[in-house]
Amino acid sequence: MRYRLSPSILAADFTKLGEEIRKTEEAGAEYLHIDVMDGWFVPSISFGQPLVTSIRQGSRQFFDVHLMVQDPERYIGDFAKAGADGITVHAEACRHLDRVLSQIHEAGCRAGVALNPATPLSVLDYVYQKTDMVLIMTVNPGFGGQKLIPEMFGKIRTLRQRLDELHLETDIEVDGGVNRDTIVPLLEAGTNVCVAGSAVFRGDIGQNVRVLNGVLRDYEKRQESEGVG
Ligand SMILES: O=C(CO)[C@H](O)[C@H](O)COP(=O)(O)O
Repeated sequence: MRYRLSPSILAADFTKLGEEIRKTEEAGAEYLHIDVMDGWFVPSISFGQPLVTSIRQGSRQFFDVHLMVQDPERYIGDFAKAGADGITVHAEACRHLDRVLSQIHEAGCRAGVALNPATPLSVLDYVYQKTDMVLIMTVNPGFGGQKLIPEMFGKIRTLRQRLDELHLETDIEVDGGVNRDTIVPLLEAGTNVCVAGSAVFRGDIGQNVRVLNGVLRDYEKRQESEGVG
């Protein structure tokens, strides 16, 4: 299993966005997390597809687009065209989740399903085969800089067990409150893709990416040496 860091540009300084993204890429972040908020599904409004089109020109990272948007089927084609590599939609925001996942695949992207903290894993029961990544929100979505909700460790553990029972190598991504203190317990619970906003963009961006990526590489090596994954 590959372990990846996905820096969330929500915490970047937008006056230097291109430069800050470049720093994450140069320091070794293969993914970039792009939070799209509509002011309806979540209280905040962030940015839309024109921004994705623009930053796509300066980055070769995997664009991990997280749509915190009601009825996201309206925007899948636009974000795919703008340069998304993966599109994650909220189960709570879709009237027809199964259909939306097919739509993401038809647009040529990897399909993710995000679950708010209070949403049970059972909503995934009939879409596991169509889901490339499950995003477990470890905070209530809408704002960066929040504290991780500890009950989410059990949710991640249960999800990884369920995926193992189904012989699926689906990615588990976590988003919210990921930092140097919480990252290892999150990996031990079963996470393999870590979104980090404040922990990357506050302070020395390159150094933050190297430290967090170093933790992921050490964990990956340990898993390999123990013959896991
Ligand atoms: O999805 C988000 C908010 O809804 C952000 O990506 C998330 O909160 C990351 O921020 P931080 O790492 O600062 O907690």
